[in-house]
Amino acid sequence: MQDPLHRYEFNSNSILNHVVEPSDMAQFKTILVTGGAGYIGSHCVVDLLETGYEVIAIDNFANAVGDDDGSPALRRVEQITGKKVVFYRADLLNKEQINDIFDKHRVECVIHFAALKAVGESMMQPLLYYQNNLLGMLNLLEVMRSHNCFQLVFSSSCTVYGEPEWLPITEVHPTGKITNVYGRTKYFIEEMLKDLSAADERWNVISLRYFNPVGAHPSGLIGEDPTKEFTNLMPFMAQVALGKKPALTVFGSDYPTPDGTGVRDYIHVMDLAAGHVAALRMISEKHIGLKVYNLGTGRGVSVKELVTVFERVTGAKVPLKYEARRHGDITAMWADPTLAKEELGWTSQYTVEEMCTDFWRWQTMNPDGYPKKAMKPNHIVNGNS
Ligand SMILES: O=c1ccn([C@@H]2O[C@H](COP(=O)(O)OP(=O)(O)O[C@H]3O[C@H](CO)[C@@H](O)[C@H](O)[C@H]3O)[C@@H](O)[C@H]2O)c(=O)[nH]1
Repeated sequence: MQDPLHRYEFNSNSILNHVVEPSDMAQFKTILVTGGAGYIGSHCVVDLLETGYEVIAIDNFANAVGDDDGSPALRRVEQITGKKVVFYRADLLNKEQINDIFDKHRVECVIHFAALKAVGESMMQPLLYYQNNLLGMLNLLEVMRSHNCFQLVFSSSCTVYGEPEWLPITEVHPTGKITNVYGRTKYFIEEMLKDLSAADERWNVISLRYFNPVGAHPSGLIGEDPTKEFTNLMPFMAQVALGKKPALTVFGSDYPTPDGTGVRDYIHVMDLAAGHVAALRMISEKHIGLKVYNLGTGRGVSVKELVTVFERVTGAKVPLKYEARRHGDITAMWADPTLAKEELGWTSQYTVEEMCTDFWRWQTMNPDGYPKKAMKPNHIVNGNS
């Protein structure tokens, strides 16, 4: 068994300031992670285990690879950390299943990642998104309340801000003027959480608004492997660099930005994971009701800039073709992460170079993603060993 204060020391170029201080050892012990087999969820589980928490992860494999033995991503997490993850294949729409898990384990806090997240799909299937994301959240909150668990970290998004009225975006920026259904589900849930914490002071909730998560664990063992068609820039760029797709389409080169392409705040997924550990520490230490924090680096990077850095650090070529702006895309968005720094003691550590290097390591070590095995349709997996 590993020393709980151990941190990965291999690849010291990529890991910065990731040493666990004794004060990280929170008072909570058992954390339920919904969507734990997914991209951000699995990276967060690594950090939770290494900080000393016990993790119960659930996932319905809607957008994560699964098999009859559980989650290949979480088996890799166990390999990285030398610790066990209890895993259930479970669906938040099945309240009974969730109830059973809470009956079985004394969950002290929930980190809720599980959600459908494809913007285009959400416009074509709004009911699917409202049912899955909103009803799933409602079921989870009800089960939590019935088991006296009132601690929650919610996975929100900078999409709740819509087209920015100012930059960098601070948490007081208005929310709600959103142009897609997926984003509205995040916004509606934040509103729901506001009402809930106002009505019942037992709730202690942090909503983390992520900017654009990219990168992978520096070991190259876990990374992003969506089971659905993906449209995000970094995974698409990596597919082009691997020769699996002929060219990267740059959507819009006439934006009012320095090089004409869209600007975003890309953030390493391990920095996001650290943000969740910081949020857990905060809600384990004090009663805050509901708080909202941006998780971004504070730096805007254009599409062209990201491609240039990616080509430089990986040595791979990414042929480009230019097309019109993508419908619904905003021009530029980056965070003011000051509040998270001041109140959570969290700042991003990884550079854009490291985001590209780590993503590329995952892609080249796993060109087809996780190993895929057949899975029986309704097989309930209990345990991940
Ligand atoms: O093939 C591609 C893909 C993307 N882009 C551009 O790259 C930038 C980033 O795009 P993408 O990676 O798709 O992220 P966003 O559109 O910023 O959306 C992300 O960030 C949103 C928050 O703003 C979240 O709501 C979404 O879930 C998440 O995918 C944008 O300027 C796109 O126009 C391209 O030029 N070509």
